Amino acid sequence: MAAVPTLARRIARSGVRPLCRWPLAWGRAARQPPGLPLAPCRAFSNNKILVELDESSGVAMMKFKSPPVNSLSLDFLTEFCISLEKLENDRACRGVIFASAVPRIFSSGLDITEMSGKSMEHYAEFWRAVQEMWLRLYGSNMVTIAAVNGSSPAGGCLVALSCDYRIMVENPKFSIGLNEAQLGIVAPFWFKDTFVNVVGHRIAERSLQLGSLYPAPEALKFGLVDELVPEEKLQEKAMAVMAQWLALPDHARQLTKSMMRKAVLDRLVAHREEDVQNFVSFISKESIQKSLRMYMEMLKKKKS
Ligand SMILES: CC/C=C\C/C=C\C/C=C\CCC/C=C/C(=O)SCCNC(=O)CCNC(=O)[C@H](O)C(C)(C)COP(=O)(O)OP(=O)(O)OC[C@H]1O[C@@H](n2cnc3c(N)ncnc32)[C@H](O)[C@@H]1OP(=O)(O)O
Repeated sequence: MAAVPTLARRIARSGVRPLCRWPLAWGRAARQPPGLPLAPCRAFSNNKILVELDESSGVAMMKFKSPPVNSLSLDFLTEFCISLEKLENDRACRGVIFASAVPRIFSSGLDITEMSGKSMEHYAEFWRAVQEMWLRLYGSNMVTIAAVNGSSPAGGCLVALSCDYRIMVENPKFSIGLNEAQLGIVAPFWFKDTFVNVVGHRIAERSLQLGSLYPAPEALKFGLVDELVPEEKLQEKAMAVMAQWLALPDHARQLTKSMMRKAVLDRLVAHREEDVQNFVSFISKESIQKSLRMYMEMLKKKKS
C-alpha cells in the first residue's frame, strides 16, 4: 500500500483558523446581554466544525456544520480530531457539548461516498480517520455530552454513543441507531462494543442484526439516549447536565471513565492495522460496493 497520510499531515493540510469571540448562535457570546464585557472566551472554526470555549465554565460547544447532512467525510473527521485534540490539550476546557448546526440532522453517519468507488489506499486512509475519531472521543478525559438535535444513524449514532451522556430532542421524526445491516454492511467490533456498553448485549444484538433505527421516544425506552427534551430546552438541559458532571473532582471521574472504557479502547489499539485491513477487504468487495450504490440510489429516489 502507498504511504499513509498521517493525522499530522492531514492537520497541516486542513488549515484550522483561530477566531476570537465567535458569536455562535448557541454559544455564550450569543447569550451575553448587550453592553456587558464578554467573559473570557475562545473560539476556533474550520470548514465543517465550529468550536466555542467558555473559559469561565470550562465548557466548549462543538457544532457540526457540514450540510446537507453532516456526513462524516475524511475532511470532517480530520477537523473533528483536530478540534477535539485542541480542547483536550487546553487546561481551561473540562467538558464538551456536541450538537448540529444543520436543521433536523445530528449526523448522517460515515460519508458513503468515501466508501464507494475509491481506491484501496483511500479506504485505508478513511478508516484510520474513523478509528482516530472514535479513539479520541471514547477515550476523552473531558466530560462529553451529545445534544442530539436531529437524526443520527450509524456513525452519527456512534458519535453520540461515545459520549458520556446523550440528550435528544423529543421529536419522533428524529431517529437514531446503528443501521449498518440495512446498507448490507457490518458494524465493526468496536462500534458493537460501544453499543453494548450503553444498551446491553441482548438489545445490541437484536438491533445490530436488524439494523434498527429508533424514533427518539423508543430510543429513550431502552437507554440508547438518556433524556428527551423539547428542542428549545436542549441547550439549557445540556448545560445543566454538564454542570452536574463537572461538580465532581476531575481525577476521580476521569479514572472511573478510563476504568469503564479501557478494555474496549485497548482492543482496537491492539488490532488497529488488522481492523483497517478487514475494512478495506470487506468494503472493496464488488457485492458490498453494489449494496452501497443501491443504497445511495434509494436515498436519491426517496426524494423524487
Ligand atoms: C465480521 C465482520 C467483517 C467485516 C467488518 C469489517 C469492517 C466493517 C465494514 C464497514 C463498516 C462501515 C460502518 C458504516 C457506518 C456508517 O455510518 S454508514 C452510513 C449510514 N448512514 C445512513 O444510512 C444514513 C443515510 N441517510 C439518510 O437516511 C438520510 O439522508 C437522512 C435521514 C440522514 C437525511 O434525510 P433527508 O433530510 O431527507 O436528506 P436526503 O436523504 O435527501 O440526503 C441529502 C443528501 O445527502 C446525501 N447523504 C445522506 N446521507 C449520506 C451519507 N451517510 N453519506 C453520504 N451522503 C449522504 C444524500 O444522498 C443526498 O444527496 P443528494 O441526492 O442531494 O446528492
